[in-house]
Amino acid sequence: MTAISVRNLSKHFGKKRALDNVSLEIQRGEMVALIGASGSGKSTLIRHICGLEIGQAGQDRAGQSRIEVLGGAMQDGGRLAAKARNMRRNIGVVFQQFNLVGRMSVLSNVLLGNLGHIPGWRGTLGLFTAGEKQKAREALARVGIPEVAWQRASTLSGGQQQRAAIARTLVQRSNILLADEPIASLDPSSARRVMEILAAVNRDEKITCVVSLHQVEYARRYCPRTIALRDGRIVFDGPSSALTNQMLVELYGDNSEELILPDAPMQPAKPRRAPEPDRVPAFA
Ligand SMILES: Nc1ncnc2c1ncn2[C@@H]1O[C@H](COP(=O)(O)OP(=O)(O)OP(=O)(O)O)[C@@H](O)[C@H]1O
Repeated sequence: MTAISVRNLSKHFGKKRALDNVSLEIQRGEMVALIGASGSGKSTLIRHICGLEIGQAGQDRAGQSRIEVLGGAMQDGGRLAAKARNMRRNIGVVFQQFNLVGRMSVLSNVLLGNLGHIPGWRGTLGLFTAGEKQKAREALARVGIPEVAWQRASTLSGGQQQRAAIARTLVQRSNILLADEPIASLDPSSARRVMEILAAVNRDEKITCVVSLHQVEYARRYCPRTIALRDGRIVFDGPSSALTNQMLVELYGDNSEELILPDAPMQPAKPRRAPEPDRVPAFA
């Protein structure tokens, strides 16, 4: 079943064409990297898929623009679908930063994943059931940080914050996880840990993951498929292992430097199976 379908999507910001007639399909259970140099349109595409931006109507070019998520229209012909708000429940989003409410405890932040599933008044008053709290603790354990549940979110390291944000998407019970540069500001070991957790969540919970990344090495290691954008257009869509450094140089010229780690080999390494996270039980 198709998880995400994007057809003829273009987006202009003033004279800037951020997305140029993008079409793609992502099947349920896939783990896909979105790569591209700075300004290539990765965040803009992710924001459209989760209904935070509306594309151009699209009739001027190939056809009417449309985004479907799990078979339902999220936007069509430059209009947000009436059901978009409901559909967002099914989409967990992790951003590069500003993921958590810093003054709240980590557990409270994770509990916010319940908001789409409970009456508004309960969410406003922060009234969560014992069962919901238990699930939130399990989610924190799943991402390997059960011990920080009662800390203020602002005291967490960058990697821990991203892991807590992933835990919140588990509580949300989303079928799709969109991660917009989740490792951009992390040190290499925290970045690997976050990618391992995303890969484990994709593998074990069968959550479809789309991860935008700056460095292609992470795409090759953790994502079987890569979609590469340049100036708002898809310039590669295929197995990550096929995306050699040489190909990146051909696609991006000088800008390829920001996509290739300085000590990366010219040929991609064999993709590795992501190790198990700290704690084993899959989140139910
Ligand atoms: N709200 C906005 N208003 C004006 N221009 C925008 C807006 N959002 C994005 N853009 C422009 O659209 C283009 C694509 O931006 P986008 O953030 O999607 O790129 P990106 O690939 O995610 O880049 P980065 O890796 O630096 O985050 C850029 O030229 C950017 O300046």
